Amino acid sequence: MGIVMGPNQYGKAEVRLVAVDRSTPRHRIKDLTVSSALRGELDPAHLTGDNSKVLPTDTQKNTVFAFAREAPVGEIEDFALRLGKHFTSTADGITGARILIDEHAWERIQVDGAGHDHSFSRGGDEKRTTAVTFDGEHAHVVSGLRDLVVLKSTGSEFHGYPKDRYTTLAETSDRVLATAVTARWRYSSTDVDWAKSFESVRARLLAAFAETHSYALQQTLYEMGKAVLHEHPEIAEVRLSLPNKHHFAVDLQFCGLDNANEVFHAADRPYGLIEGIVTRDEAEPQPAAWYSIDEF
Ligand SMILES: O=c1[nH]c(=O)c2[nH]c(=O)[nH]c2[nH]1
Repeated sequence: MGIVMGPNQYGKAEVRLVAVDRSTPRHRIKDLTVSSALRGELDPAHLTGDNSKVLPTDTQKNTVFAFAREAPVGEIEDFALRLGKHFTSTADGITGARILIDEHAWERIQVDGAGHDHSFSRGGDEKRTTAVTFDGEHAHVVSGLRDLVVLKSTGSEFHGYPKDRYTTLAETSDRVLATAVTARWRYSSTDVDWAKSFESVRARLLAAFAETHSYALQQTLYEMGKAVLHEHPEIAEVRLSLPNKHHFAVDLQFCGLDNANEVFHAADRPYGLIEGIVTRDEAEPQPAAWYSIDEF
């Protein structure tokens, strides 16, 4: 029985880059977490310790900072495309690259009703994301968002499920539905107005969550993905990972009180995890675009 080296990639994970655009007195901030991963002629490195094709992860990290200095960072998709193109076209033996970027939001501090020029507050946990993959000739762009926490206080039911001797869950025709949305969507080209597309997809996801009368989070997931594909011809598929953030109505009979769906215990774990891919039937699958992306 032989032993061989299988697929591999390597790079610098989670470079924390903050770039301040000081070109006008009204500063702008880009706060990013950037990970690079390279592939190519790396068997010798693994098999014999020959590092002649191993562009150090330290150099990869330096490149991220230098690129932010040499030109404005711009949209995360464009920054990732620039980095990926650089690594695959300049590093000897490197034929593939994956650049992951999470963008952390900052909002201007409001002073006397106006946004301050150079003072900011963190805009919550939500992150805008991109995963750009250079796969030989092609660049795939998968953009998305993480930790978009949403809740609806009615308009959600869950019943009709099979019961067995282990079932205790009561059927309900009115419950709280809450989740922290992770969504990633694959573009079919790189000729896209990234910021405009992102804002519109986010709005479609939120509207579908709000407007779907839900019989299960699975059904809401499909409606959210469908709403995006309906509005966005530039997107081929949407992948969603939706933790069901359970809200259990508390039984208050112990002190003689009823509870008409007003008082809940927000349990943080365990949680149901509902995941799925919504795709156009004519879309050609591109597994390389998704390789080793965390949730999928
Ligand atoms: O929307 C839901 N989907 C499930 O699959 C499920 N399972 C469960 O216990 N509660 C729920 N809710």
